[in-house]
Amino acid sequence: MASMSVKHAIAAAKKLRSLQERFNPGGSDIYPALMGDEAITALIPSGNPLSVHILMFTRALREQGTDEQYEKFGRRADNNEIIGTFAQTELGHGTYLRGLEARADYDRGTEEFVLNTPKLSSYKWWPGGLGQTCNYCIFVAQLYIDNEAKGMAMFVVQIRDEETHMPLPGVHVGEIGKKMGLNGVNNGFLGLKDYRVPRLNMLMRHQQVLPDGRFVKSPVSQVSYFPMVFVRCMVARQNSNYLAQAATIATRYSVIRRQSPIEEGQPEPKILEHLTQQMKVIPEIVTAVVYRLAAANLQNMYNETAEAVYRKDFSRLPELHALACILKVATSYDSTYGIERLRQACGGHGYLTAGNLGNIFAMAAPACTYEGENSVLYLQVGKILMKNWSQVLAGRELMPSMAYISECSKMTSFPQWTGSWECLLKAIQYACVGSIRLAFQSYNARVQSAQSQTAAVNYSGLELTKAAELHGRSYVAGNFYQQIVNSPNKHQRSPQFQKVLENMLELHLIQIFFRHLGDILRFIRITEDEISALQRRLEEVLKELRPDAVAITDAFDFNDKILSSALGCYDGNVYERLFEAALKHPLNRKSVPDFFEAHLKPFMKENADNAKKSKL
Ligand SMILES: CC/C=C/C/C=C\C/C=C\C/C=C\C=C\C(=O)SCCNC(=O)CCNC(=O)[C@H](O)C(C)(C)COP(=O)(O)OP(=O)(O)OC[C@H]1O[C@@H](n2cnc3c(N)ncnc32)[C@H](O)[C@@H]1OP(=O)(O)O
Ligand SMILES: Cc1cc2nc3c(=O)[nH]c(=O)nc-3n(C[C@H](O)[C@H](O)[C@H](O)COP(=O)(O)OP(=O)(O)OC[C@H]3O[C@@H](n4cnc5c(N)ncnc54)[C@H](O)[C@@H]3O)c2cc1C
Repeated sequence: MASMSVKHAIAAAKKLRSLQERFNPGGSDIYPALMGDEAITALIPSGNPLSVHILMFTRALREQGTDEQYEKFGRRADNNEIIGTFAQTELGHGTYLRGLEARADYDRGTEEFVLNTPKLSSYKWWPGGLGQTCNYCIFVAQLYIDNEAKGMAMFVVQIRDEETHMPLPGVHVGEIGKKMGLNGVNNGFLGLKDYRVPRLNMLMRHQQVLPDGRFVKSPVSQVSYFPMVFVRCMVARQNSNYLAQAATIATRYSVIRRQSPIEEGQPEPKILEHLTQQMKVIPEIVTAVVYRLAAANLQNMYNETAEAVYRKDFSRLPELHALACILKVATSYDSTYGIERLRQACGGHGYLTAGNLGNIFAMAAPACTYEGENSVLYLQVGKILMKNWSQVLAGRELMPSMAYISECSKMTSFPQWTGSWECLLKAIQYACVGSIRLAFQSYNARVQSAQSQTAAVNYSGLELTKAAELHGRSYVAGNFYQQIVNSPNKHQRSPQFQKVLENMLELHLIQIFFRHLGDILRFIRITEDEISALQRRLEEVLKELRPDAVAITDAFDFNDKILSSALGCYDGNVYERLFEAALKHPLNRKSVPDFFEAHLKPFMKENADNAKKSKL
C-alpha cells in the first residue's frame, strides 16, 4: 500500500508542478502547493506520504532557516530533489514539548552538533513519511551547550543515502505499524546515536549558536512553533473539505434512496423527505460551508502573519496562535462527528467500503490528535482567554477576534429576546463571556490560594474547556454572519442566492443555539414560547433548504474520483455501482470458496456424524 501511495503521490506531484508552472509560474504562493496537496491527498485514499514534506519540511526550511540554509536545503526540498518530514513527536512525548528527550549537544571543537535519542522513549515516533519515504527530516531536539539546556531547536538531518536510500550510520529508522487509516503514509520511528551534523544544520533564522558556542536566543521563543501553526490552519481547511465530501455523498444518496412512506398508501419517498434525515444531512452541508469560510479567513491571517514574522514583527503571532488552535479543534471535532452522522444517515450501505465514508472518517479523525491534541489545545485557548479577561478587567483593548468579549463584558444583562440573527449570535457570545467570567473566578481563586498557574489551569480545566469551545462557536458564527449579512460583495449576489445563504445562516445559528441551550440558559432568561418558536423555525428552514441541498453540494464540485463513492456518484447509479463493486470482491471470483473443502465441509460433516452418534 505504501509503495502504491508513493507512486500515486509522485505522479500527482509531477502533475501539480506542471499546473503550478502554467498557472503560477515561479510563484511562491502557498495555495497551489496546498491545492496540490489536497488534490494529491484526496486522490490517495490511504493518505499522501508526501503531505508532511509539502506542509512542514519545506515550510520549516523556508521560515526557520536562514537565506543561506534555504539555498542549501530548502530549494532542493521545494524541487522535490530531497524528501523530508517533521520529526518532533517522540514515543514518550507528543504534547508536552518541553519534555522532549532527543538532545543536540554542541561540540565547539568540531563546530558540530551531536544528536542522540538517549532512551527508547526518546525515539521520534509518528512523523509522516519517516518510515520508508524520506531521506531527510527536521529533527526537533533540546539544545545543550556545555550541558546547559537552551530550549528546543530544529536540525536538518539526512537519514538515508540519496543514491541507495540506505539508512546512514547512527540512524535507526522504520515504519511504526498499521493504523486505523492513512496506511499509505508510512509514519515512522527514528533513533539517532551520536549522529553528528555541522553547526549550520541547525535552523538559525530566529536563534543562533555561534562557532564559539555562544547562544543567541530567539526574540520570541514561540516562533519555533510556527510550523505547527501552519498545519493547524491547514487542518481547518482540509477537514472542512472532508466534511463537504461526506455531505455530498450522503446528500446524493439521500435523494436516490427511497424508503418508508410518509403517508399511508403513498409511494416510498426519497429518504431526504424525512424531517429527521434532513436534520442529519443538511446541517452538515452548512457546517462544511461555515468552516470553509472560517478556514479561508484563518489562511489569510496566516499569510499576513508569516510575512510579518519574516520581517521580525511577531506582534500578530498570539492572535494567530489562538485562532489556529480553536479552529483546528472546532473543525476537526465537528467534521469527525459530522462524517459519522452522515455515514449513519446512509444506512447499511454507508458501512460499505464502496461508499468510502469510512475512509473519509479515517482521514478526518486523526486531525483531532495530530498537530496538538484537541483537549490540550482547548486548554491552551482557555489559558489565553484567562489572560485576555485580565486585560478586560484592566480596561485594555483585546485582539480583534476577541473584541466581542469586551463588548459583552459591558452588558449588565441580556437585552429583550427577539430571536433575530443578531440576538442569536449575541446570545452565544454572551454565554461565552459568562463562561469565561466563571472560569476566571475559579482559576483566580485557585491562584490566590497559592496554587501554581499550571495546577490552577488543570483544576479549572473543565470550565476553561467550556469557555474555549464557546469562543470557537462565537468566532465561527460571527464570521459566517458577517460574510452573509455584511459582506462587501453582497450586492453582486442574485436575490435567490442571497436567500439560500440566509437560510444557511438561519440554520447554523439555530442549530448552535440548540446545541448550547444549556450554556445559554445559564446566563439568559428565555421563555418556553421563545424556545418553541425557534423549534418551529428549525423545522421550517430545513424544509426551505431541502430543494437546494443537491445544488449546494454539487457546488462543492468534487469529481467522482475524489469522492470515490458508489453512493455519491454524480450520475446517481448507486445500485449498479454497489453491485459492480461487490462483484469485484476476490471472494466472488469462484462459486465455491476454497475454505469449503478445507474447513467448512469437514466441520459440518463432523457435526452431522456427532448428531447421528448421539441418537444411537
Ligand atoms: C492542504 C492539505 C492539508 C493538510 C491536512 C492536514 C495535515 C496534514 C496531514 C497529516 C498530519 C501531518 C502532520 C502532523 C504533524 C504533527 O503532529 S507535528 C507535532 C504536533 N505537536 C504539537 O502540536 C504539540 C502540542 N503542544 C504544543 O503546541 C505546546 O506544548 C502547548 C500545548 C501549546 C503548550 O506550549 P508551551 O509548552 O510552550 O507552554 P505554554 O505555557 O502553554 O505556552 C507558553 C507561551 O507560548 C505561547 N504559545 C504556545 N504555543 C504557541 C504557538 N504555536 N504560537 C505562538 N505562541 C504560542 C502561549 O500562548 C504562551 O504565551 P504566554 O502566555 O503569552 O507566555
Ligand atoms: C496520523 C498522525 C500523524 C502524525 N504526524 C506527525 C508528524 O508528522 N510529526 C510529528 O512530530 N508528530 C506527528 N504526529 C504525532 C502527534 O503530533 C501527536 O500524537 C500529538 O501531538 C499528541 O501527542 P501524543 O500522541 O504523545 O499524546 P500525549 O501527549 O501523550 O497525550 C495523550 C492524551 O493525554 C491527555 N493530555 C496530554 N497532555 C495533557 C494536558 N496538558 N492536559 C490535559 N490532558 C492532557 C490528552 O487526552 C491526550 O489525548 C502524528 C499523529 C498522528 C495520529
